[in-house]
Amino acid sequence: MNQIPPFRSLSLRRSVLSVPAINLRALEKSHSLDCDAVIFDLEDSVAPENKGQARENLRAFFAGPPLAGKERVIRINSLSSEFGAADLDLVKALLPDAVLLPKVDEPRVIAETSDLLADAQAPEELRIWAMIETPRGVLNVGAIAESGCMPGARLDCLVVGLNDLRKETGVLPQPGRNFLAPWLMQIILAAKAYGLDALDSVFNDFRDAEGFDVECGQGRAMGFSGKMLIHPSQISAANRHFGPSEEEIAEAQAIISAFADPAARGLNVINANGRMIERLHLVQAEALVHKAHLISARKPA
Ligand SMILES: CC(C)(COP(=O)(O)OP(=O)(O)OC[C@H]1O[C@@H](n2cnc3c(N)ncnc32)[C@H](O)[C@@H]1OP(=O)(O)O)[C@@H](O)C(=O)NCCC(=O)NCCSC(=O)C[C@H](O)C(=O)O
Ligand SMILES: [Mg+2]
Repeated sequence: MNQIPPFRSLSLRRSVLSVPAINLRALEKSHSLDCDAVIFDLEDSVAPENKGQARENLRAFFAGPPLAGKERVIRINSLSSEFGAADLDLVKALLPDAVLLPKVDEPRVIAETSDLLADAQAPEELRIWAMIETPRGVLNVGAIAESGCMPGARLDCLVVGLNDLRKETGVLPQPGRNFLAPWLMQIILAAKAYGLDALDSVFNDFRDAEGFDVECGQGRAMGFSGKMLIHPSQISAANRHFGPSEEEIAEAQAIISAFADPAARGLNVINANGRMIERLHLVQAEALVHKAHLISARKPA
């Protein structure tokens, strides 16, 4: 088996906003929004007759002021579609932080895209994100995630697409996502097994703040790193749910202090007020505090 790549930089991906590349107002607005990443969408939010104009909009946008402090991701159309090749040419020209591939249902797609980017001498920093949103994508998600560990592969993040998955499977959009939970957990497990981030699906009813809150809480509890969003009104709740709370930061700092105490030297397990903590909890605590630092260091939008 291939080695899992070294620990990747802990990118903040709590709130990942999709912006239709055809919508100039939304593109402009993305500068002022407090999300961690923006997905510039050339796929399903752009009508076939507008794909060319959407690419032109992105060329102009990338030539303008940089999108400070946010990851820039371009979602292209499938490489097997009539639009895919021109979209990928645009990615090679604009060099965003990542290209998001829709409807990935087998590992071959990751390998082929990695090769195309390497052939174009795109810098290694240009990563691949993969949408898992088809029945075969879910069935093959372990192999897809593993393909990210092959030499030269650029896979960095899996993004769930429940609109497509519901369409393909007939699972109804019900609160609690009971029938989807096994598939969501399978995707998260595959991502974690190979050192990738997993992002939860969009929530369509952007005026339903309460329902969104519940779904963010569920996504965080499941182990997602963040959520793909469709509307600016969803950003602050996603940042809150997927970022560490004050209590979690205080608890992590207490664990770090407990292990820094000379009395803990040589111990792998200690009693913290009636609760067992091990060095594995120290690793978790350090990662959480690191994430908290990244959040406070982020430039305000
Ligand atoms: C859903 C929307 C079409 C609603 O847009 P609109 O009617 O303009 O909403 P509002 O009037 O409430 O907007 C208020 C202001 O916010 C700006 N806005 C809205 N959405 C965005 C956005 N995504 N990014 C940036 N700015 C945005 C409006 O311009 C208004 O600004 P102002 O003029 O200053 O008041 C719209 O929200 C939208 O198009 N959302 C994104 C849709 C999208 O990207 N779809 C593709 C991703 S979904 C997906 O991937 C599904 C997945 O594949 C799956 O299978 O599940
Ligand atoms: Mg989709």
